[in-house]
Amino acid sequence: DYVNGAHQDLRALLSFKAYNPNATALASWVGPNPCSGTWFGVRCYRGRVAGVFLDGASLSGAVAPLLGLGRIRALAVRNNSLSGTLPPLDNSTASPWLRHLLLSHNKLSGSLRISLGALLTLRAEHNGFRGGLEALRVPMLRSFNVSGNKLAGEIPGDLSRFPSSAFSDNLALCGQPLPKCAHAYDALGSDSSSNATINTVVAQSPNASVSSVSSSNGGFGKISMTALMATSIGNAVLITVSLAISVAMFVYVRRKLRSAKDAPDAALCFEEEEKRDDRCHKTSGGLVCFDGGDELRLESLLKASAEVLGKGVSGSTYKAVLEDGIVVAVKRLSALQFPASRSKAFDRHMRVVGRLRHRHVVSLRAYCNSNGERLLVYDFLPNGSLQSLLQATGGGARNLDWAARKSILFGAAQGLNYIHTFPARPALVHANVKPSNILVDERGGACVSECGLMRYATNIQQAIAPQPQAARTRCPPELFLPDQATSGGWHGYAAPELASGAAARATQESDVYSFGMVLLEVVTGHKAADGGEGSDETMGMVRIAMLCTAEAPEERPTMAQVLAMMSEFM
Ligand SMILES: Nc1ncnc2c1ncn2[C@@H]1O[C@H](COP(=O)(O)OP(=O)(O)OP(=O)(O)O)[C@@H](O)[C@H]1O
Repeated sequence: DYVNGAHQDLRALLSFKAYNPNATALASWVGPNPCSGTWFGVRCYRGRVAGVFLDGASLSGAVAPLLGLGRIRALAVRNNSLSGTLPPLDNSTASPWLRHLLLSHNKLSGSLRISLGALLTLRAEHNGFRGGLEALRVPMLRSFNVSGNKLAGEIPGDLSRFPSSAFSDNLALCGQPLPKCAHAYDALGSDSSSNATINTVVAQSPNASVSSVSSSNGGFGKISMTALMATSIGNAVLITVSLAISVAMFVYVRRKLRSAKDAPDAALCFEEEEKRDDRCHKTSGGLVCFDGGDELRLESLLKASAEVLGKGVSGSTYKAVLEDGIVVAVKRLSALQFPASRSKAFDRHMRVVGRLRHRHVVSLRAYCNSNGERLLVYDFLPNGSLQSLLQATGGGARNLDWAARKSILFGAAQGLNYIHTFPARPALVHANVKPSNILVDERGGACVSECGLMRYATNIQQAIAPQPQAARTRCPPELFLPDQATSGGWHGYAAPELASGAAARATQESDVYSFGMVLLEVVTGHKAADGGEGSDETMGMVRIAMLCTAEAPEERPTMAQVLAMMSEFM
């Protein structure tokens, strides 16, 4: 492990640290041995660095030094501000053991040139990667996402097995699973032989023209009536048979898709070495993990050091720092509000929520539902919530500048609109829109948290009324600390039909109402001293809020309409 007296991985780690000399997360990176057990986020195997886990650690600079670690198997640096390009990665430039590369939500740029036979996870979403995907040679990939970049061109065949969400929000990617590419060939004569060169590959519009089939009526008169009838009957039989086959295929494919959706997505589990096990999906006592929660284990969650973030009607939330340095927010649901009797519906809902991935929605990484204990594991957002921001600035939103408030509101509206339009049946409802559920990410953007939880609560009125002290319940002692004072409830944000009891369940319309109330609170707290434009915008926002808070649910705009109206001020 040592060459000339120095640990072989020291140089790479210190080069990375050099970009972030003052980062709190790297303060423990001192001394000659990164495998001493004291280096935050560094995991070793047989004396060499095998994992670096620095998600959400406010880091900047290049990621390249970490990719130079000769034995690294897992690198997770999501939600930072890392920049620069990704060096070409192959067996001669990178660790041949590299299995998991999680780079999402950074500012990385350049092209993706990765040729690693062992790579299982590649998460590069929400960066600035450009170019095409043709230089990705990663046959073993099981978890993949490059959405939210600036990529263009045709999706290579072996990547087309991933869902369209893995490619969405790019410059111009096309081909399976996205719409077909339109190939523009060199128009040198009419020869379409193999010599024709492809100039560009562009995404084809889904409305691409359908060529019409015209029948020639030449010689019609010569065909006898019998022949004509025979042909017609033959055609009718053919059409019926093909229709029957199509319907059967449709039903078959739909069933397959449904069962695939309902089944736990084993491909998203984080595998250590080649061992295929199902730790993420143990049905009792284990965690069900989703995209990006692959490395979570219930045992390490229970051993984690925890700090109470707050307590609401639905339960208590903790910041947990796991052994390997990963920081997560764990919500422990109140056993009173979420009784075991609704367990199946709750599981179904969580599996949908675990698929929500949007820059303005807090990602649920895993959950546990066993023996009456329900834990939800979310990304930890270090900058608190809109509620804490409003309180910290004193006097409501007065000291929070207009641009910051607009950006938080617009982000929250985008997150809610994504939730409302997510393809799920029944359609998703947030059901608890309020400032403490609008968190702020490290870039000051808004992230909507806790989608749909309160729909599975026993008594939504408890959420609306000022809250009772939640009961103490059994919980793993290592993680959960004594009760603290509960934070503010949903009263004030709940739609009148819910508050009066006229409606039993939250709806998308009641979400819009709650969003309108948040909008009003944030906008009206602003000192309108910044002159004309600011106060015009304030008035515009107030008008939107008034529409959202219409008494009759059917008169409220949809979140898509709210977004469209708000975008005029952005
Ligand atoms: N993922 C997270 N990252 C950082 N802070 C969080 C996270 N989730 C929740 N919090 C914070 O933890 C505190 C408690 O949240 P919690 O959701 O338990 O209560 P609440 O939002 O006040 O009420 P409710 O139970 O109705 O949702 C809040 O201040 C919230 O902003």
